[in-house]
Amino acid sequence: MSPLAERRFLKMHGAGNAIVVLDLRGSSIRVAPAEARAIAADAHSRFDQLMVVHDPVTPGTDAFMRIYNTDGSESGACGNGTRCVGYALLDDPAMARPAENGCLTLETKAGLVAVKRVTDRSFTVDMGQPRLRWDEIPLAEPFPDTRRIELQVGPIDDPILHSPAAVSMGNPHAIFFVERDPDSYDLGRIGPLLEAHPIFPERANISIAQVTGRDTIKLRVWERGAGLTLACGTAACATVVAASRLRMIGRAARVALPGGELAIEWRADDHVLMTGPVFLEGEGTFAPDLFAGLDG
Ligand SMILES: N[C@H](CCC[C@H](N)C(=O)O)C(=O)O
Repeated sequence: MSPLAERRFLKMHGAGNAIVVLDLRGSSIRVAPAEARAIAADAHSRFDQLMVVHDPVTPGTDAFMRIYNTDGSESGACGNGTRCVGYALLDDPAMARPAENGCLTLETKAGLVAVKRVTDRSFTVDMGQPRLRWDEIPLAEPFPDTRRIELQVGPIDDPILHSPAAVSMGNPHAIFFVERDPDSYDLGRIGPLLEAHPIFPERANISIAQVTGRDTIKLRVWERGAGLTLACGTAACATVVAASRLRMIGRAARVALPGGELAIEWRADDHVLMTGPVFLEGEGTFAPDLFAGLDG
């Protein structure tokens, strides 16, 4: 039987992004991609991202987080999920432990992030620094200027979308800036084509953004490994960085997503701060038969 059977999880969302938090500290259990897919497929534990909390690896950090998408692939960053982990490790009766001045330092495959409570249902995450060089995104070609890369959707002489910005927040993002309402684009059709485009050797999260004011942006996201979601924190961060680099905004903006609003600031020290809500839907335990017959 899978060691995950009967393990307790929290079912949450961050601005509508469906998150499951699983605390595996104190154990050597690792979640296999097939197990992540099984959890995502179950109505009680469906997620856009599964946040698995492990014992700290680097001294001075509070935990190591592994982040799984619906398809079982792993990501180096998840903004909405990190806020939910902040809630879990600071406030959940079973998961919470004392934290230095209410702030947690969490490590992921992509580096360190820090999360702290703002109010009982709002958290701020220091998402670290954006990666802006072509080989850090990564891209398959050496674009010297990642503010606009050569990529278009539709006929070459009249593209539907073109020249996206490329930014990594520990995971790859392509952001198309448009004049029209992002809802007028069929991202459900366009997204999967671009997610797997050869220019993105690690695939990419695909965003369509409309700058609606000096500090307001409307955003729609097709997520790598998860599809259309109601919110994506790293995409919101990447979009503010990209818009700022293109002088479309200053260094901060409120980003409106279908599931809610995120406040993003690209600080002068190059760190990107994201503030947003968390919502606890409930908790559960994984039924033993959820993992029956998995291929691992
Ligand atoms: N929804 C997440 C992003 C997950 C990123 C994942 N889709 C990937 O990069 O593989 C967020 O709030 O930042």
